[in-house]
Amino acid sequence: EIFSSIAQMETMVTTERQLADKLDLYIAAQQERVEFINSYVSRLEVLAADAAEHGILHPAAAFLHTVALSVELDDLMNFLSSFQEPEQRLDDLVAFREQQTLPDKTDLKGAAIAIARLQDVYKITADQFAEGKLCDRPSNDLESEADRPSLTISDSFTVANQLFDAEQVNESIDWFDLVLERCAAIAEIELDEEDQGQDLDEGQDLECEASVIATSLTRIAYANYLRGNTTGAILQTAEALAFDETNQEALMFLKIYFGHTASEDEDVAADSSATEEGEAQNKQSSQEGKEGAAWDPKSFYGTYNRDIFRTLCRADSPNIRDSKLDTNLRCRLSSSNDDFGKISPINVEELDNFPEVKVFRNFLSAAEADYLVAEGLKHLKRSTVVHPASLANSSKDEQEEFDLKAVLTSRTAKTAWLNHDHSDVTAAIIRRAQRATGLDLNNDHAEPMQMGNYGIGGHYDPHFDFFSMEHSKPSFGYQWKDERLATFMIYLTDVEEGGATVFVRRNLTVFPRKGDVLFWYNMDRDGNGHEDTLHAGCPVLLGSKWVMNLWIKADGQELIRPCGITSDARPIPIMLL
Ligand SMILES: O=C(O)CCC(=O)C(=O)O
Ligand SMILES: [Fe+2]
Repeated sequence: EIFSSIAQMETMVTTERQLADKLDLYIAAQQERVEFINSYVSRLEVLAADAAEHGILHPAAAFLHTVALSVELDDLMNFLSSFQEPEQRLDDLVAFREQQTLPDKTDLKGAAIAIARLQDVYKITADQFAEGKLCDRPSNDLESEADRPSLTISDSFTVANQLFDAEQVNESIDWFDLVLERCAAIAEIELDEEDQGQDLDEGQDLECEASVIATSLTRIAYANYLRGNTTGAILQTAEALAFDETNQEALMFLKIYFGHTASEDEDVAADSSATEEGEAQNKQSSQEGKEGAAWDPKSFYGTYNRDIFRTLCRADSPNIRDSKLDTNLRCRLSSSNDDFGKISPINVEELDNFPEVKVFRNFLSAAEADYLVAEGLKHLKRSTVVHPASLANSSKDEQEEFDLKAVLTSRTAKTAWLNHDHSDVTAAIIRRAQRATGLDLNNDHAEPMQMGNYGIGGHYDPHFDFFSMEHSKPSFGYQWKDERLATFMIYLTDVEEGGATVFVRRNLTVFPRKGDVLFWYNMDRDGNGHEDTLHAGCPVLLGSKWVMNLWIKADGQELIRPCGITSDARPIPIMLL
């Protein structure tokens, strides 16, 4: 898919231009053919009219008719069968399409789901989204009234149907409502115009044709049914059928509704409210749960408060973090006790102590960040999440299906891996990271660099970077030495709106700033995973977000960051040992 990377979507602009040019050629070829046919048709019409008026008495007339119906008809037939131009253009178009990576149905579905996610996290109504209003701040260039992309009624109807078909029924309702509201508004204007004898706008008529209204009503009714309001659903579906009595879905739903007795109604209501509660806690896991997956992320990641997650992503509640947590935090220039560090110290800002979370400000120059983005772009691939143990030995198809689900729901981003020795630039960055963290990144003690780019509404649901909660119980097939002791994440771009990294159990929000590094320890001193490192990438609202993840392994750091007996044991300085 394309939608999972903004960077890849940008390359589509060229494709659109090329496609338009190719279609222009196709049109020109079709026009040539139509003109040829037209001239023969006119000739026949003249002859026929003449014959009707005068009969075919004159030998010259008889000759002309004969010519027209023999050789000229032959010519036409020959021309039509030999004039390959349009077909060639069409073949060309088919070939062109096959060469390109173009969005498909999965992309469309993913894009609609991403819109619903943005609405959910950033409190945006369908109405606001359709008008291109993403946030209140008017200052943004992209947000200026005239440049704002907006969605038509047809577009809104597409979003609604995509969400409904993706079983996001509640999320689809806002969009169906919008379609009905806008169509009602147009109907009113049309009535006025009819009164004044004006022409109606054909295009908008089509957007609001009876089938569109009927489907919207039918599907809103279904949502009501799911909420336990069967009577309301029946009435609304009947209304839908009044617009379009052939709507098969409405007829099918009606059968289901009438199959329900009043007592069953209550069961449905109880069911649906239970789902909502589950969603409030951990939306993702309730969705995965529905699929009957053997692996339950809820039991691995535990629960988190979805409301707090949203609040942290919006960063609109400054007092959400307990200020006591921040009393021991410091900012400093760290020279890491070497000569190089004295000339070029690292700018450290501590954000949390337990787990240890820090920012290294301006770690990369803008040029270095741009370079990494360019290298990443060359190798982008759809990103996966680590396979659960139960899938590690399963077939490729099963794994791919898991990946697809993961891409559509828990993580929408594209990634590329770069080796440390990819170039002099990457090698220098790794050396600097080694100085900043004090950890050993050589000898396979860190993973390759993972470049990631987020697409429309791209996000990463709350997760741990480590593989196993307890070091004595390895999971995902990883050994303890491969554990991701620490995460060193560089923000490679500024993000206009959204896209923060949030620690949902520490009420901590960090906004991407090009060149800054977010660094934290995933594991406690006792070698177990630290549950409070549960973190997420908030959906990107506006802009393109690039990050580079460097996961530092437990292996090789034993002396640098010695273990302790308890989870919060403080390190014993090596000198004293
Ligand atoms: O993009 C972010 O802010 C977080 C990414 C992340 O957590 C990951 O890739 O593991
Ligand atoms: Fe992560």
